Amino acid sequence: MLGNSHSGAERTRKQRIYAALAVAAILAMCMWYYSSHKSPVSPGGSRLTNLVLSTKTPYLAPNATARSVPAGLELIQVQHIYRHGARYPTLGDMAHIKNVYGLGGLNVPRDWINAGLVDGDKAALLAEYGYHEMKGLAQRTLQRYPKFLAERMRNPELVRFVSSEFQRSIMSARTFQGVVDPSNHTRPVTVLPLQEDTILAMKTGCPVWVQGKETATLNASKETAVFDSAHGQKLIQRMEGKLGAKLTVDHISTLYSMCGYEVSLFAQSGTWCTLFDPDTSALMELRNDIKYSRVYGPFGANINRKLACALFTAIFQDIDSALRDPPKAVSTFRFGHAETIMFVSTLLRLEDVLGTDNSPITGSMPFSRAQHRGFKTSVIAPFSTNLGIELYRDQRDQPFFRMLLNEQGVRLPECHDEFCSLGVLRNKLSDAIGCDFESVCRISSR
Ligand SMILES: O=P(O)(O)O[C@H]1[C@H](OP(=O)(O)O)[C@@H](OP(=O)(O)O)[C@H](O)[C@@H](O)[C@H]1OP(=O)(O)O
Repeated sequence: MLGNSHSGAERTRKQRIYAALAVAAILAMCMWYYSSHKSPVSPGGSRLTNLVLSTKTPYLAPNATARSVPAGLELIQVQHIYRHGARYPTLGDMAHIKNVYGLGGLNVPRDWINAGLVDGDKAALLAEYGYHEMKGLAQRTLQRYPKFLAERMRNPELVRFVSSEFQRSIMSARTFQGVVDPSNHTRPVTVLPLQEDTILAMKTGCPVWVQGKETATLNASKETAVFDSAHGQKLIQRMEGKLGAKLTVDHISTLYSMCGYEVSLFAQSGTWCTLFDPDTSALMELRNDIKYSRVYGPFGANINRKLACALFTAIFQDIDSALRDPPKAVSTFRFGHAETIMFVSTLLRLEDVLGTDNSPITGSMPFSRAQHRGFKTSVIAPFSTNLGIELYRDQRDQPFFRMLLNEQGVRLPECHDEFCSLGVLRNKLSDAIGCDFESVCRISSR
């Protein structure tokens, strides 16, 4: 009996071990499935993918807060410029996406065909995650300037919100304002009529830039052709093998933007993004930056380095009135577009701060060198990208500034520290401040 009972007890012990092992195996499989299929959802929060997504990159809250203000500096004014939050594709982009959806032989799971990306009624509108991004930015702004904003907003004239005349910017501004000023002390968002807008949607009102865009786009397409001859075949082989359809590199560029929209609008990285690995995404961003760096950036017409001059003139008008009467300083939050920030970055030559290799981005640029370029749209122009200028005075009443790019301090090459004498910035922008935008943009008759 003992033997039997012993063997019975042994059998029971083994059965319990096997059962425990089976449960552990099932748990492990569930955890694997979740980790490989989870669509990380955090609006404007944690990293959604390890891909770089050019101007379709979702806004990622910084890992750390900006440095605290050194003792002896008193904050007088803040001026921030934003691109709107994540938006639906423009009609132009939707046409490209429809073209991909209609490719013969396209062999993808049904749930990859997302009607939300081709719904004309939503074209270019601010998306739900765009609202979330703005709310997160506003909450962190309140945390960065807790007393300052509360005190200033007691006088509704001292904190302003300004937007370009596009729904995506207006709704970004109103969403941001609603969080920063829940008691509605401040005035309604000031919307700049497009025809008069020289500081946010400035490109449309600048004939020299519009005329130059054709040349910039032509130059970009020549360099893109060089890029495609170097990388296109490999990209096409990779993607055709996965999709089962005949593709061009332009199709792959659309697939890349679809990945960006899926992540930014739906926090979904398990569809079109599975076609890209980090290096391929960086290669596609490089292809985009050949264009953006010429149309809006440092490697296009000289006008690109001037188009933010009216904006900086307005910023310095506000800075100078703040220095004349600090308690009456007006702080302004301005909401525009990707090119608003790209023109600002180009005028400030931020590419020199953000990268170590700032030769013109060409189609034959080695990928290893390209990774060190300062002009990267996923850094400078993601959705909700923002640039801030904080104005301080020290105990001897000397003015200082700090520049923030996407909520992180930026030290200009001319400064020893990110908290820097205002005279350095004024001197750096001396050609821009006080510009006559109309004459800068006028096409000369000669
Ligand atoms: O994501 P980007 O900077 O390319 O977006 C552009 C728009 O270009 P698109 O998305 O269509 O490639 C551009 O639209 P377009 O119809 O003028 O080409 C728009 O004018 C420009 O402001 C950017 O849009 P944003 O998202 O408002 O920055």
